[in-house]
Amino acid sequence: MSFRTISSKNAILLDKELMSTSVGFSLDQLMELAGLSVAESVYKSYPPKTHKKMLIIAGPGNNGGDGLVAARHLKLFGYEPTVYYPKPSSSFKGLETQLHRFGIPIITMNTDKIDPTKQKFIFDENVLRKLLEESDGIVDAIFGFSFRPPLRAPFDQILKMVKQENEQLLKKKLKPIISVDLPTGWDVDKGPLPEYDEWNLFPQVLVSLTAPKPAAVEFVRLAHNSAAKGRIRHFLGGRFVSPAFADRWKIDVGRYVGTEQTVELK
Ligand SMILES: NC(=O)C1=CN([C@@H]2O[C@H](COP(=O)(O)OP(=O)(O)OC[C@H]3O[C@@H](n4cnc5c(N)ncnc54)[C@H](OP(=O)(O)O)[C@@H]3O)[C@@H](O)[C@H]2O)[C@H](O)CC1
Ligand SMILES: [K+]
Repeated sequence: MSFRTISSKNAILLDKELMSTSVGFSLDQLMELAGLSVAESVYKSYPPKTHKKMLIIAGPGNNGGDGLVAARHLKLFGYEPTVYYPKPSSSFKGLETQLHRFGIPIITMNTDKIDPTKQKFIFDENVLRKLLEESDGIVDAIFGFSFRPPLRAPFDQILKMVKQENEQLLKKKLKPIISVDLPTGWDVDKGPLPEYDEWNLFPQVLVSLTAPKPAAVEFVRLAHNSAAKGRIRHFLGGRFVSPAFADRWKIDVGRYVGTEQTVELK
């Protein structure tokens, strides 16, 4: 294993610089490429022939936005994606509209379950359980590099349940988790924290975006020392930095081949 990492603090600064006037990207552009690389990594790991029904769990920030984009590409790649999106962001209305147009179901705030005084999302475990049971795989696009533990509601309940269901379902059939940028719930710089074990997921696939975060080193290390050895995969995606830009931030550009948007790190 040899790859350079970027800390949570620098990942946020790098992201800002990509969208500054001196570099010139828009969030939409970056998210489109990030989401496309996630979908491509899913395809390389679990093709639609064996894992047609993908459940994308999208969080309220840009990690969730990557998940919404990935869902659209997965549909175009031959999957039947469903999106579970508990706290929709007003910034991504366009992405939601696209999903509706593509006929991709989005499970979001359940209006008859919203407390009318607080407009709060009320977690219904039966809804999530059914979605988990019906899926062949889960894309974890809940939180990325801006996550700071501990998890707050409703995501604490959601994560706990995904972890429990996944452990049970794993016994019957492989139901992989593919995490976008970071396994949700892990500390970006330290990896899974023992005090939060109830929601420490262990994904089968990690798709690091732009550059792996220090938690990715833990992901590879823990997998290497466990029964999962040889069965986990780590991809790099988000193919949008030039060699000069990467040099300045002391990250690797990624050995992408041809037109690929994602490259496996070994
Ligand atoms: N350059 C790139 O690589 C790009 C990566 N992209 C993706 O963007 C995410 C980072 O997105 P960001 O919006 O900064 O952050 P997150 O999606 O990780 O999370 C922000 C939301 O999470 C809430 N939050 C944070 N901690 C908790 C917690 N403990 N419990 C519950 N909720 C939490 C936070 O809420 P606040 O109230 O705290 O604001 C936000 O709502 C990166 O990882 C990539 O996936 C981009 O697509 C483009 C470029
Ligand atoms: K994630």
